[in-house]
Amino acid sequence: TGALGLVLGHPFDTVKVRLQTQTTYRGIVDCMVKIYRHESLLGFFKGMSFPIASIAVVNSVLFGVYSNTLLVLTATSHQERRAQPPSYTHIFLAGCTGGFLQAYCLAPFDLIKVRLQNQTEPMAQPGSPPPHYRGPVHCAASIFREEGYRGLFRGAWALMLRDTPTMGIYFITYEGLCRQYTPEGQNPSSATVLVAGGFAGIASWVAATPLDVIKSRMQMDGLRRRVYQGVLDCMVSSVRQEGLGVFFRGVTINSARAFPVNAVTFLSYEYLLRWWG
Ligand SMILES: C[N+](C)(C)CCCC[C@H](N)C(=O)O
Repeated sequence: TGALGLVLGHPFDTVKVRLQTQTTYRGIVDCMVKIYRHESLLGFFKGMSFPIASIAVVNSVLFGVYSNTLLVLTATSHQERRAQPPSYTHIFLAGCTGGFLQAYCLAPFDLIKVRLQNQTEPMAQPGSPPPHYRGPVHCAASIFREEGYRGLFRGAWALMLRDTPTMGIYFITYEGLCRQYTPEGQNPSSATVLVAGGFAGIASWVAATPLDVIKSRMQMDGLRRRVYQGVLDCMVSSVRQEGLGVFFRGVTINSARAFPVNAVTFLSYEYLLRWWG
């Protein structure tokens, strides 16, 4: 189910990435129309295979580190936790730890996703010049060849800065909403989990958007020549050229994606927790 949510959410993600890194689109609708005209429906699904292949690993790291950190911080097991709920400080710290470690696993996969999503050539059209990257594996190999091993971690620093605090927000929002709508000592219902998960996705993504824009721009940097000296330089020059609004590029479409994707993510997390105890 995690993968299905990802597939349905991917077209929104592609539009978000394009709006964040390219200046040729006037807005969501303009971007969608142009992608559809030049690249057909397939254009929306560029760069999807690596996220699907890596989602299981990345989410296991996130949720595994989160629940183990919580275990260490609170010294209670999952069963005891309904009776003695952990404090929000502990939830936040555990979320940050999970976010920090998953960022390193996510970085190379996310980089390749973004590079492929930004290729505007129509796929497989005889006669037209081929795109720079022919697919995910070719993309990874080319980055390694052209930019070195460290090239595969381009934007990783911005990604880590994006995810560490906002994964704290993610779990706090989720737990807070679950507690609000669940009678004391009981497990939250599936409906509660879906709604709390959806809003956790939106809240954390809204907070993450400024650094998400910078992250995407850092990842596209170096493809032709290096423009930015680092995260701070990227922030300053983006704001100088496009104003403060640049920090909220793609926030609307990303929120629309975040609700269903994260509703499903938390539902599977809760089910797994109950199976394992
Ligand atoms: C922390 N941050 C907001 C960046 C992400 C939170 C949700 C991550 C989820 N895999 C998704 O793709 O929506």
